[in-house]
Amino acid sequence: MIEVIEVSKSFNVGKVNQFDAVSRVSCRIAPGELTILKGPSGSGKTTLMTLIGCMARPSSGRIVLSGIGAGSLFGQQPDAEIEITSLPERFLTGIRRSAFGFIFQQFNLVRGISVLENVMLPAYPTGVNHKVLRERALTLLETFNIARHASSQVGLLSGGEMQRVAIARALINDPSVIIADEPTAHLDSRLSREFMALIEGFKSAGKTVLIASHDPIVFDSPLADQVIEMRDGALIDGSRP
Ligand SMILES: Nc1ncnc2c1ncn2[C@@H]1O[C@H](COP(=O)(O)OP(=O)(O)OP(=O)(O)O)[C@@H](O)[C@H]1O
Repeated sequence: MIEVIEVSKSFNVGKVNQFDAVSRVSCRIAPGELTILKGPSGSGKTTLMTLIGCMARPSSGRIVLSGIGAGSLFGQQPDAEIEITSLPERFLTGIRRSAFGFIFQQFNLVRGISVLENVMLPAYPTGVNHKVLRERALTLLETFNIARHASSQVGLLSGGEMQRVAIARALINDPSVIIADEPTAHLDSRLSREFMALIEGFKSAGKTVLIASHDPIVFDSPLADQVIEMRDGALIDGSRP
């Protein structure tokens, strides 16, 4: 369970250009479910996801994670409740690495290294044996039908192929939560539907999925368990539970 309690995030605090990107947002994201964050550009979806994914800290409010295996980082039961907002940076980094997999709008693949190396990259800091890691990355590339490009440079791939590499990379540390920011923004309708089919597979595997999107193929999908709508940094009442 991810519990977001009265969370706000302001930028440029105390300056003339202070901006409240997220304002007193509360929501619950249940394990194994697909939650969609919907809303126009600039409504605060990405900001909220960076807070949930331990990439940034809220200005106020609390985020509590439980049942996602993060407890073992603290010598507690894996599924123990962890309040992430007050944690020192090194713990946030540990949770981000072990519990979350990220798929970004621009895919954020590293040019100049191979597809296989891109997929392996997020696992290097975990110290997993290189051979084991390589096998795991190859298996993921096979799962997403892209293994033949393992040694290609990412710059040579099509948009759909890049996205599948980005998905494989998000899964390399076997996260329990997948966070995707506008994952279909650069895909045509067919590839967007294929992406949703992959999401169905994540759900079947018991993963919790959070997607920010203003694409109807995503937010109108019958796979969505919860659609949370944002505007001007706040939640709109009547979001579809
Ligand atoms: N580091 C920052 N400093 C100042 N303002 C920021 C910062 N990050 C985000 N913002 C502002 O916060 C608002 C919310 O941005 P955010 O990226 O969360 O929206 P979004 O709903 O994800 O939009 P999009 O769909 O275009 O990605 C925007 O007006 C943005 O300019």
